[in-house]
Amino acid sequence: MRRELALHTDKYQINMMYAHWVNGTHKRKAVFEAYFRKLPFGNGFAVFAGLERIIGYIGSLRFSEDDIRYLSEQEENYAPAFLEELLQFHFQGTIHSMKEGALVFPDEPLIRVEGTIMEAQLVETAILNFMNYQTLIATKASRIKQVAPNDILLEFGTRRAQEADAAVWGARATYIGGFDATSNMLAGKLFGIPTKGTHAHSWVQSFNSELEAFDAYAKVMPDLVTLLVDTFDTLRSGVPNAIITAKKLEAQGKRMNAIRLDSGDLAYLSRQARKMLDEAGLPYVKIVASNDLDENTIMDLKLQGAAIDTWGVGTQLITASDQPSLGGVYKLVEIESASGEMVPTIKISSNPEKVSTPGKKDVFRIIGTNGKALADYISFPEEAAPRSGAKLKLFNPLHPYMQKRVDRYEALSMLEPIYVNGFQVYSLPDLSEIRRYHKEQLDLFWPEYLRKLNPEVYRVNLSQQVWSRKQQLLAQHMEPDIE
Ligand SMILES: Nc1ncnc2c1ncn2[C@@H]1O[C@H](COP(=O)(O)OP(=O)(O)OP(=O)(O)O)[C@@H](O)[C@H]1O
Ligand SMILES: O=P(O)(O)OC[C@H]1O[C@H](OP(=O)(O)OP(=O)(O)O)[C@H](O)[C@@H]1O
Ligand SMILES: O=C(O)c1cccnc1
Repeated sequence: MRRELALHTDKYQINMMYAHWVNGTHKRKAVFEAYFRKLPFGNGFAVFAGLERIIGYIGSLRFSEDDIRYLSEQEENYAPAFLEELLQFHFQGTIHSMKEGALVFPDEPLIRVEGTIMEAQLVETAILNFMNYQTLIATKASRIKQVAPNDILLEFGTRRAQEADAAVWGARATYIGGFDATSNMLAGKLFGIPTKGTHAHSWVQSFNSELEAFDAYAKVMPDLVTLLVDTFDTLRSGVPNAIITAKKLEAQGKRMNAIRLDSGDLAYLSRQARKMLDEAGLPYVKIVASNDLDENTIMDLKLQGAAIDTWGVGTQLITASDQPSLGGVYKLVEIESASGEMVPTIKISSNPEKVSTPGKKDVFRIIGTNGKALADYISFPEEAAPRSGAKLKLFNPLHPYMQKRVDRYEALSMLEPIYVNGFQVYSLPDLSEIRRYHKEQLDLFWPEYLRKLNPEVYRVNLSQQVWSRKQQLLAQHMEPDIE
C-alpha cells in the first residue's frame, strides 16, 4: 500500500512552506506536538496506533517530477526556485512517538516532531490522518475486547469501511487492539495478521438445498468447516442440517469447527443451537455470531447468557460508527527566534481546554509500588527526569485542587526516538510484539480505568515548570485592557 504521499497534505501547508521560504524563515527550527483533547466513545483510554504508516510515509517522503509539475500549475504561482528545493526535499528532522499499543490519554504529546518549520509543517496533515484514524480503530477494538476478553474476535468490516486504505490499516489497528483475525486477505498478507473466513448466504442459495450446500462445503474443506445456518430457518433447518453434515464429517474422523448465526435473536438462537448441538453429541462445535455487533450488543448478549464463542464484528468497528473521528491536533510548541534561541509558543483559546501547553515536552508514566499506573507526568527534557526517591508533585492544570505527592515509584519514559536528524533509529516490533505490549499496558491499569461505562478519569499531570511557563505565556498574551 506504499505510494507517493508527498502531496497527501493540505494546501495550506505548502502555502505556509512557500511563505516561509519567501520570507527567509523556512530553515527556522520548530517543535510540534500531536495530541488529542477528548477520549473517544466515552472510553477511559485510547490505544495509540499509526506509527508503521507514519514511518513508511516519512521514509519515502519525496516530491516526484510529476508532483512538482502539478504544483507549478497552481494559482499560487510558486517560484521555480522553491519548487526546485522541493524536488531535493527529504525529511531531516527528529521524531519521537508513543509505541503502538500504548494506552494514551488526552493532552499528552503522542508524537513530537522537531525540524525546520518547513518540513515539520509539511508532515502535519498525513501524521494526523494516520494517527487519528488508526488510534480511533485500535481504541474501538480494545473497547470491544474488554467486554469479551476470553472470546475469539474476528474483524469483518472491509465491505463497509471508508475505502481500501481504511479497511486494510483499520484491520491492522483492530489486531493491535486485541482482535484475533481479519477477513481481509490483503491485510493478512501485508501485516501477517491471521485470516479467517466462513461462507456467505450466496453459497447456500447457489445449491438446490441447504444440506447439499453444507455437504459440498464440508467436502472441500473438511478441517475448516463453519456453516452459516440462517439462510432459511435457523432452528428448523440450518442447525439440523449442520448437525447432519457434522455427523458425516465425524464418520470420516473429522470435526466440524462451528456454525455461524447472522440474524434474529442471537441470545435465544445461540442457546437453542448450543442445546441442539450438545444433544447431538457435538459439544466441540463452536458458535460464531455476526450482525451489526459492537461492544454494547456483545455485552448485552453475554448478559442474556448467549452461547457464543466467536464474534464477527464489521461495520461498527471499522467505521467507529458511534464516533467516526478522533480530534487529534498538531500544535507548534517551540520556534527558533531570529537570534537563534528556541522560544516556547502558546495558542490561546476562550475554551481553557483548547489552550496549548508551550515548550517541547516529555511524557512519563508513573507506576506505583503496586505495579499500577498512578498518573502520567509531563515535563521539559531539560528538567531532571522523575526517578524513584525524588518526590514528585502530581497535579493537573484543569483540576489544580487535586494534588498528590509520591516518592516511591517507577517512571516509564513513553516517547521513543523514531527518527533522529532524518535517520530512522527505531525498528518497528512485529505485530505480535505490539499486541503483547498493548496487553502489558492494560495490565498497568486498574479495571476502574478500563471499564466501558463511566470509567475513572486517569490524570495527565504537568511538572511545576511546565505549568509555570504556561501561566507566564498566558499572562503575557492576556494583558488585561486598561479602561
Ligand atoms: N438478544 C439480543 N439482544 C440485543 N440485541 C440483539 C439480540 N439479538 C440480536 N441483536 C442485535 O439486534 C440487531 C438486529 O438487527 P436487525 O433487525 O437488522 O437484524 P435481523 O432482522 O435479525 O437480521 P437481518 O436484517 O440481518 O436479516 C443487530 O444489531 C443484532 O446484533
Ligand atoms: O454486520 P457487520 O458487523 O458489518 O458484519 C459483517 C456482515 O457482513 C456480512 O453481511 P452482508 O454483507 O451479507 O450483509 P447483511 O448480513 O447485512 O445482509 C456478514 O454476514 C455480517 O452480517
Ligand atoms: O467470513 C465471514 O463469515 C465474513 C466475512 C466478511 C463479512 N462477513 C462475514
